[in-house]
Amino acid sequence: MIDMKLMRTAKRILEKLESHGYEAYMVGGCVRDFLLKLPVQDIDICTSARPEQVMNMFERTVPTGLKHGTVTVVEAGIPFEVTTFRTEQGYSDYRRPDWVHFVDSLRQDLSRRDFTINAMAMDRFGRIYDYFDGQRDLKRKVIRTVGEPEDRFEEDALRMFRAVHFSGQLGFSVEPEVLNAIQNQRQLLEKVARERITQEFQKLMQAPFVEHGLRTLISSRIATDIPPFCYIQEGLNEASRYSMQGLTEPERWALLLCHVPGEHRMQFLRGLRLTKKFVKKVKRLLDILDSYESIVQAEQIPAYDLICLGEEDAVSLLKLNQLRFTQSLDINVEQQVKAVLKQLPIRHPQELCVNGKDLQTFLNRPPGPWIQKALNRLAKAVVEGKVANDPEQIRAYVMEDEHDE
Ligand SMILES: Nc1ccn([C@@H]2O[C@H](COP(=O)(O)OP(=O)(O)OP(=O)(O)O)[C@@H](O)[C@H]2O)c(=O)n1
Repeated sequence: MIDMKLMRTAKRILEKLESHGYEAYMVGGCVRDFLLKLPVQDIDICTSARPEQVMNMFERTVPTGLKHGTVTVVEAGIPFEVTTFRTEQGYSDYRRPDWVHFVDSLRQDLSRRDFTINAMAMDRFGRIYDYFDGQRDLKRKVIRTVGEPEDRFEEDALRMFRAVHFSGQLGFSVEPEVLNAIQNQRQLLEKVARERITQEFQKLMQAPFVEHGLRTLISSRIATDIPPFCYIQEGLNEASRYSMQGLTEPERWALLLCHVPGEHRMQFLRGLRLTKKFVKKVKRLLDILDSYESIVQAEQIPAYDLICLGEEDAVSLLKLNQLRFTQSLDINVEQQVKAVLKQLPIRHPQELCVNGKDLQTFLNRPPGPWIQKALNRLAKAVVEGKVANDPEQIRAYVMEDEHDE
């Protein structure tokens, strides 16, 4: 599965670089995904040309990382990262090389990469350059470092988390020797910026084999004592037992965190660099799960609660509870919620045909917090069939209601 325009355009760039006497290849994740017949989102290119030569050769370029040899070439509206063959040295912060050396050989460039499955190149004729048995590891479904795992992880500690992410992305296992190195060197992750760790964890949570990746995270021992993962140990153990296939990303996070005690949930979420909007969504789902523990069918949700939850959150609640309590997910959940909502006179409290001003007029009362309370009570009465959603009938009902109080 490859976007033909993307591939054609990449080949044009390779051809141009070659026509100027340089070597050029597609490299890294795109070759891995191409060989696995997975969708290829973007194509990285490596070349023997130096950044200034690349910049002179193409019309639209952006100097995105000149120091590290990277120029973004924009062709047919598509950006391609074109990086000069390089080796890296001196990783005093365990994150970025202190300096890079431009080199002339593809093999040297591939030898500095993290995993064998990420260290392959492909030329414009589709020939594969695989010096570290990446293709064999793709067949064996293993994640193995190029060279000694200890060295690779000392260079960039994030690679330990990348191994976990790729195991969830591809459903691969981490080679025992590599897993052993992660267990021994996991403390180095504390030196990595939380933004980078967050990105890898998010990729893991979106991955097709997320449960497998979560099990790898457990066996890596990263969650044993590395913050913020040490706060979600119970969640990892529980959530990795479910199939998360049919869940959205916030639902997956909620399933992971609903097994974690309250204060640890917050420590975990605060320990990552997530958007406020995402955290709010996950927290809302967690609150809903805590409030409706045993509900697994749309009909079991009280009518007024259903319209307050809304369709999206009601569907999430049922999916998550079905997984937790029945171990299987009914694929018709959405239709069931829709069907129940359709039978109700209103599907949202705001569909009430009177507003706060009307209530003030009916009762001749000054504005105040009573209005919202009264509107909620009314919405409840309407969905429960005690009064029709009709201004006159509501007026009579409200007056009577006031007498009763
Ligand atoms: N810490 C890192 C990060 C990246 N790479 C190399 O740089 C390539 C590109 O990295 P990146 O875009 O982060 O990952 P991809 O492998 O392309 O995977 P994906 O984009 O699918 O996450 C990787 O394939 C790998 O060869 C590396 O060696 N060490």
